[in-house]
Amino acid sequence: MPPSRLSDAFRAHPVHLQHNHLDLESVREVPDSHAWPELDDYPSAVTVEDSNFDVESVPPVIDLTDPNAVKLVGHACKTWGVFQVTNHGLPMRLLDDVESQGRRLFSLPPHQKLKAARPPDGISGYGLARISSFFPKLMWSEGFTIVGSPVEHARQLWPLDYSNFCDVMEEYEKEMKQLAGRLMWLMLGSLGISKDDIKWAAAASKGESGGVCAALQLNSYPACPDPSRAMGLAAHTDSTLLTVLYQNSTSGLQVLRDGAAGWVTVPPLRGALVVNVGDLLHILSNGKYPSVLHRAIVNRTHHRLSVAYLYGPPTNAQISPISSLVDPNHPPLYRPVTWAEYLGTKAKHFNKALSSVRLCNPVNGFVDVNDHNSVKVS
Ligand SMILES: O=C(O)CCC(=O)C(=O)O
Ligand SMILES: [Fe+2]
Repeated sequence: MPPSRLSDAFRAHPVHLQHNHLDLESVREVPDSHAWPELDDYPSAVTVEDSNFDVESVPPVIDLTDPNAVKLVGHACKTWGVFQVTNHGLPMRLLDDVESQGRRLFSLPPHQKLKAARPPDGISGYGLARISSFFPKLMWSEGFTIVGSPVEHARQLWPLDYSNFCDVMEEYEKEMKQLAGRLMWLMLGSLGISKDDIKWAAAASKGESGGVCAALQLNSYPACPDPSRAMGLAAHTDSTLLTVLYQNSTSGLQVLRDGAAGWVTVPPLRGALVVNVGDLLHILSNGKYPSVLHRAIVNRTHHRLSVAYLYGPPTNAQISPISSLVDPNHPPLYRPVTWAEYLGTKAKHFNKALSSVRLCNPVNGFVDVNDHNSVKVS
C-alpha cells in the first residue's frame, strides 16, 4: 500500500454521521442535542480564566534550540505525554495565515461548507468529528480534514478563489512534515532509538517514498452561550505517532493528568506549538510514554480555532514495542499492528483500541499509563 493511501484505511470503516445543520454561530442557547450531562468527570486543575499559572502545573515548554532538547523531550513525554515547543522554525506569518484561512473557511454559510462535506467512507472534507459516532450528544465544533492536496474540496467552497487557501495549507503541510520528522527523531532518540533501528523512520527522514503519512485537521469551536454544558471535542487519544497542534490565543485544550490533578488546560503561548504522544508512539515505547488523553472545551465569548497535524508511519509498516525496551521484567505490552489495522480498531473500539491490542497485563509494578478503560463512552 503506497503511503498516500491513508484514505484506504478509512474507506473500510465508514462513519455515518448526520450533518450538523444547526448554525452554532447563531444559536442563543445550548439545545438538548448538544447538552452534555457530565462534563465534570475529573476536577479541572487550571481554569480557563487562570492566566497566572504555575509553570510546574502545566506541560513543559521546550526550546528546540536547547542543547538538552532530547533529554527535556524525553522527560516531558514520560511525565506528561505532551509539551509545547518554541524556536521550532515555523514563521509566525505562516501560523497567522493558517488561522485566517481557517476562519475564512468556517465563516462560510452552512450550505456552502456542506458542498465540501466529508463522505461517510472518506477521510477529507468538512464535517463533525469522526468520534461523534461514539457519543449520544453532539459536540460544539466543526472540522475540516486535509490529506495531501486540499484543492478538490477548496474548489467546492470557493469556485473562483481557492488558490489562496490551497497555497497556505500546502505550505503548512510541507513545513509540518519537516518539523514532525524532527520531533519524531527527538522522541525516538530520547528512548535510545537510532536511525538504524527503524527502517521506515530512516526512510522518512531522507524524504524517501515509503515514508510517513499525515493528515491536517482544522477544528473550529464557535463561542458557546453555556460552555459548562457543551463539549468542544470529547476526550480521546490520537491514533498517531505524534500530533503537532497549533491553537490560537483562546484556550480550550485540556490534558488529563494522573492522580488528583484532573484536567489541565494547556495555556496558549503565542508562536508555540503543542506536541503530544499518540497511541503508536505509546506502543513503540512499550508503554513508557503515555498517549495523553485530551479534550477541547469551549468558551463563552471567543471563537477558538486549532490545527492538528496528525503524523504517523507508512500505513502498512508493523509497529511494535522496540526490542531494546523489552526484557524479562518488561515483556512486550502490545502485539505488532500496522497503522491501517489500528485505525480500523480505533474506528470500532475508540478509547478501548489500545487495550484491544494489548498482549498482557503489566507486571512488576510496570504500570500501563494508558489504561483509560474508565473513560466513558456512550
Ligand atoms: O482543539 C484542540 O485543542 C484539540 C484538537 C484535537 O485533539 C484533535 O484534532 O485531535
Ligand atoms: Fe486529538
